[in-house]
Amino acid sequence: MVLNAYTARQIRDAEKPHLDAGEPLMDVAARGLAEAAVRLLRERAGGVGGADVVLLVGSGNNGGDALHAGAALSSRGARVTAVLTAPRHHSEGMAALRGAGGAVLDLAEDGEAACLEAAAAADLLVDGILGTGGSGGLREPAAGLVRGLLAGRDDARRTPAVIACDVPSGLDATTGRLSGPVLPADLTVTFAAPTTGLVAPASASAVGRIETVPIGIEDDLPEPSALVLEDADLPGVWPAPGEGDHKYTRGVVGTVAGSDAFPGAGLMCVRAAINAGAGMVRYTGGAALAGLMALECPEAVRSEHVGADRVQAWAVGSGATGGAAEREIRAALDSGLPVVADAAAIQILAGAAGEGERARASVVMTPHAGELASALEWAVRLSPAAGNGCAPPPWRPAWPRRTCRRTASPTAPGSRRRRCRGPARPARCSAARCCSRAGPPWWRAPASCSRTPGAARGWPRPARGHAHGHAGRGRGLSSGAGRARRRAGRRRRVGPGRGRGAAAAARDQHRGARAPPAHARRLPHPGAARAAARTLSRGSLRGH
Ligand SMILES: NC(=O)C1=CN([C@@H]2O[C@H](COP(=O)(O)OP(=O)(O)OC[C@H]3O[C@@H](n4cnc5c(N)ncnc54)[C@H](OP(=O)(O)O)[C@@H]3O)[C@@H](O)[C@H]2O)[C@@H](O)CC1
Ligand SMILES: [K+]
Repeated sequence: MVLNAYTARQIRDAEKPHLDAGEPLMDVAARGLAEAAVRLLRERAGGVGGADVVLLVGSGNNGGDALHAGAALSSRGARVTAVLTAPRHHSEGMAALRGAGGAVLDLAEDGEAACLEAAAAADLLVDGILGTGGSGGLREPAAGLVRGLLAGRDDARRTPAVIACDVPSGLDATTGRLSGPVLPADLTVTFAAPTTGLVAPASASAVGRIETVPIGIEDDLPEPSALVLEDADLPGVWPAPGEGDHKYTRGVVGTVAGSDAFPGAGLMCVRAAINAGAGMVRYTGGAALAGLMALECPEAVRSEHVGADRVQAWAVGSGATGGAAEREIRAALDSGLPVVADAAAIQILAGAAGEGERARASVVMTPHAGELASALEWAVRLSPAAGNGCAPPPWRPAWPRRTCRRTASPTAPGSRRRRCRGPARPARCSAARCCSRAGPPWWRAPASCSRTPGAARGWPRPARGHAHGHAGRGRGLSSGAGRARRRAGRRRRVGPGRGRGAAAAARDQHRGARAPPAHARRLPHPGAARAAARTLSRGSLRGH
């Protein structure tokens, strides 16, 4: 069955009207959590009666769920101890646990050693430190406790089973990023529907099996942000050839993939299209690729260029480097045919999205796990619901890629003629691509304008290697290699820009005419994020 996943914000928005109406969502959620715990205890400890259960409890409702579930387990005969990891806790949940005979340890008062000892002796740990309200990795002292638990697992002969309540604490519910220590769960019990972070490939090792407990808000969930296909879904959607089919009725796939530098990527792309059942595969590319293809995939047919022969869908971008490949990719993207976009094609779509252009046809992007996590993060930041109240990112985005020589204010590419007017009047700057206008809503807010000195001081600069494409080629690098790259960048800028003006060259640069260095692609170009956000909002990005 196709699994629908939602961002944490989507789940929380769907919950809100029900909470406002006074529906006891937590009771339902905690009951589901307790039932899952009972099943796991039967598997692992022979039953609930006499089993030792330790609840790791944070300050929010996630801790409340764990406390209520602990109360239910205690009433069924388990020895339940809550370890409080924060000064605050859910008071009703705590009252329920105490009422059911549960014990309590306070991490701050009783000390880490006592808490670790209790946890190590448990049959089951319920991780209720953080849920969808968490941001960033676990803070101290909870982080220290989890580190201690992880260290203890290495030498223990017997490790307790772990159930994560809603999400493993420290894992970002939307992006699946793991920041700091996270206790890997055998089972994650989530409510209403899984969040995208649970199904993101990056989090698989921490999430374990996923069980979803319906809590009555399911009908109010919007379009999912990610769909996960399971093996059993494929036969139903995969077109199988019939007796009368021939190569053209089964569809022709065209590829713009591989290059003289990376011919293997082209080969793999063509082979994937053949293996997927395309009636015929046409590839574009140079002599090196053609030679390899003749030996390895003789059934593929060479096409001079995109548009020379008819195809019904494109697979573009993998290992395609150089100006000629880029032109072919652009032509495929402009063809109006469905496209699978990878690597360079994602960068090009990103650049176009940054210019406000929409993709012309269905695009399925194939980001790797890190790119997917970034895309999901940006999808949230750019969603209209995020508004200006959205927290700033943990790193400073690289929209303003140049610095105005007059005012020393950062401006965005393409703004060389009309420079940013500096920090005095951020909201009224008239630069065509002023940093207060480019980017998502929170970035446009005057309070977070990069030209506001406080904001510039307060935000950490991206670590080297974590800047996106062009920033990595510019001022962000101070090493010898960086200087060499900058010099090379300057030299390269002269050629294509000559005779057309610097603005045109800058535009080309912004649109991705030259691929950024690999080290600089680890965080998405903001435009890439927007492209991804659009694709996500159309529901066409398939996680996993
Ligand atoms: N809404 C409902 O009724 C339902 C909700 N449900 C459940 O509620 C969960 C969401 O609850 P929630 O909104 O209270 O968030 P949750 O994650 O428990 O804690 C937030 C607290 O943690 C803190 N904190 C933040 N980051 C932190 C960090 N890195 N490290 C340490 N602490 C950190 C932060 O403190 P602050 O930053 O304010 O000091 C804040 O107080 C959801 O996942 C589901 O389990 C279900 O019962 C169904 C019905
Ligand atoms: K949790």
